[in-house]
Amino acid sequence: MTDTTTLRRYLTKGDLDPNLIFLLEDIASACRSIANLVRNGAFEGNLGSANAINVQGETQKTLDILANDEFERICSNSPRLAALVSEEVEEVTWLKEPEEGDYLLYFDPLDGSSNLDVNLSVGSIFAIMQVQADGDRNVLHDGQRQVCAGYALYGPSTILVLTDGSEVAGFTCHQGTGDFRLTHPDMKVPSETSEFAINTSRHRYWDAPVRRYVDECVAGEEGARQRAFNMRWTASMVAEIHRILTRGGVFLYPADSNNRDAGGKLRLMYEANPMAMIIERAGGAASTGFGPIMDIQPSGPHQRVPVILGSRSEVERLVEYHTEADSPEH
Ligand SMILES: O=P(O)(O)OC[C@H]1O[C@](O)(COP(=O)(O)O)[C@@H](O)[C@@H]1O
Ligand SMILES: [Mg+2]
Ligand SMILES: [Mg+2]
Repeated sequence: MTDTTTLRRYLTKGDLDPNLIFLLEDIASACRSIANLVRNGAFEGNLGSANAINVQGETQKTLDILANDEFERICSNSPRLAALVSEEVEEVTWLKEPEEGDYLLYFDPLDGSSNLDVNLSVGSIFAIMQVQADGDRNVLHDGQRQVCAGYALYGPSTILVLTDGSEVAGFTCHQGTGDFRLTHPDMKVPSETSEFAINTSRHRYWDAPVRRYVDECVAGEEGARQRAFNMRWTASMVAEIHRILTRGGVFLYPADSNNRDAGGKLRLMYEANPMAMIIERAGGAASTGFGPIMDIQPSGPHQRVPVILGSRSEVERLVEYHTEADSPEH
């Protein structure tokens, strides 16, 4: 790969607000630092649990907390960043008196953290929105208001994927210099796919439309779909979405009878919304099964929602199944 378009060169070639560029570069630095923490976790005694429970009632890993601290420490330098909303922190962290146009950063510092101890891929996810008016401390905006979204995948290589609403671009962290270099310009989700991702151990909890969809995929050539499907589940949303962005597929973490009271599993503001923006800008679709994820009016910073996203034709099929199951004649 001879293209040496660095993240900085890429971000400064258009007319992005310099303060947004500043923030994106800080996020990239935080991700580079988290990649190092993850890689050196075993040497520094940072694998395993932290004996702490986060706002979601989940056991925090030591690296969940360290990754959160890196985001906070590095991004707090950004002059127009007004607030941070993190998976690991219950309250919104205000950094300054909010002024119209200031940025709001929503992030999942370490996603898929159950994979840490078994040395499989994890990542970070983020979204950026803006303060609507001077003094406005509302951070609960719908996903259509995201000005930027992205993720970093800490896999065999560290890759940062982001969109400012135009194209989706991927930057690989160069092992020698630490630069993020453009390696995946204009990423597109292939529209047709024969691969799905869902935690099938939850089959007994699923609603009829999800069962129907998965059962039809599993039935292969003999079933309604008349072709064979493949299944993958890494339990790391970032890894899952990166695979779908690269070779197509559909990802489901639906509401089911076991998680419906909580709203689903994945969090709207820093998991579902940013991934929905990336997938949609790459030509895919993102839905709860009943409507676009990015149209949801949030009710809280840690709200959970059902998530179906990926190749457009499969998401549309799933929405159709949900609509049919919901109609009076069913
Ligand atoms: O363990 P399950 O039920 O398969 O859930 C896996 C899902 O949970 C998550 O790990 C949740 O993310 P966190 O690790 O940030 O809590 C997703 O990345 C993944 O898709
Ligand atoms: Mg997560
Ligand atoms: Mg997390």
